[in-house]
Amino acid sequence: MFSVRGVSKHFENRDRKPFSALQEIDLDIQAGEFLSIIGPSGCGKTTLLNLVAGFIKPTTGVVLKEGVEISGPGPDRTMMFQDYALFPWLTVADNIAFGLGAQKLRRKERDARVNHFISLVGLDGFDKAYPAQLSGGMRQRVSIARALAPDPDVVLMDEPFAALDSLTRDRLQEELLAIWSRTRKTFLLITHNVEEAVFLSDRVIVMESRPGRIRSVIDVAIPRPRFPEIRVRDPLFLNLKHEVLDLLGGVTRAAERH
Ligand SMILES: Nc1ncnc2c1ncn2[C@@H]1O[C@H](COP(=O)(O)OP(=O)(O)OP(=O)(O)O)[C@@H](O)[C@H]1O
Repeated sequence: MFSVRGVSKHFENRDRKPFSALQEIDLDIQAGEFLSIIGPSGCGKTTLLNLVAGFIKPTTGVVLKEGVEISGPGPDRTMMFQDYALFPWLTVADNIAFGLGAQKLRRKERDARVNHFISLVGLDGFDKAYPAQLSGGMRQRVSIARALAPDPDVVLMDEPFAALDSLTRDRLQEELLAIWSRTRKTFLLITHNVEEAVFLSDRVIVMESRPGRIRSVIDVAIPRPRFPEIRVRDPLFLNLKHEVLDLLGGVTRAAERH
């Protein structure tokens, strides 16, 4: 569905000198795939997500969707952020409806769509609540619903669970997997959490920094559905987790030598 071809992205640093945030990125993303990106701080994960979202343009190379160059943001690519990014003055239902944006829907259709996604994320009965009345986990469910409501092809997630406590985070990972398997959208997730990346993904992209590059792509051949206990029991899960941790350890040591 997406092809990132020979992409580099240069920014200017504080002394106005150009530096390379991403260098020579080649990546294909299949429709319906759950892909995670992991890597040290500053290796260009968000930059890569922003390129796919169409918020920024590559300095060299192209990002294609179904063979056509991405020239800007679109409702086919929605985003989910760590800090919820919900409007505090809108109810849960209105926050989700906001995701439908400019789509011309009849009131009835819009309400039905919003209710469908409220149910999908397990927030029945909270449609009239305001974000301040919800826990962090519930707010993030609203964000998931809002990202899915416009029926995008891909949901781009920038560390969506980083601010949550570990129990809520585990629970939301399980729910996100269930939602993904029901909707079969393409999910592209940035995370700093190795366990989260392996538990959720079909493939884990491990990046390195200075310049930001893909160090390795790990196939996660753990059958689905995946049950929560694999995180502590499944030998394949534990092996893959250690493989990613080892790669990141190498990446961090290399970054420290710079
Ligand atoms: N608009 C910008 N202008 C200048 N520099 C930028 C800009 N956006 C990102 N950078 C720089 O590019 C590099 C990569 O940033 P990016 O946010 O993509 O990294 P990241 O891997 O997502 O980091 P983190 O894990 O800390 O969120 C960093 O050095 C960052 O300071």
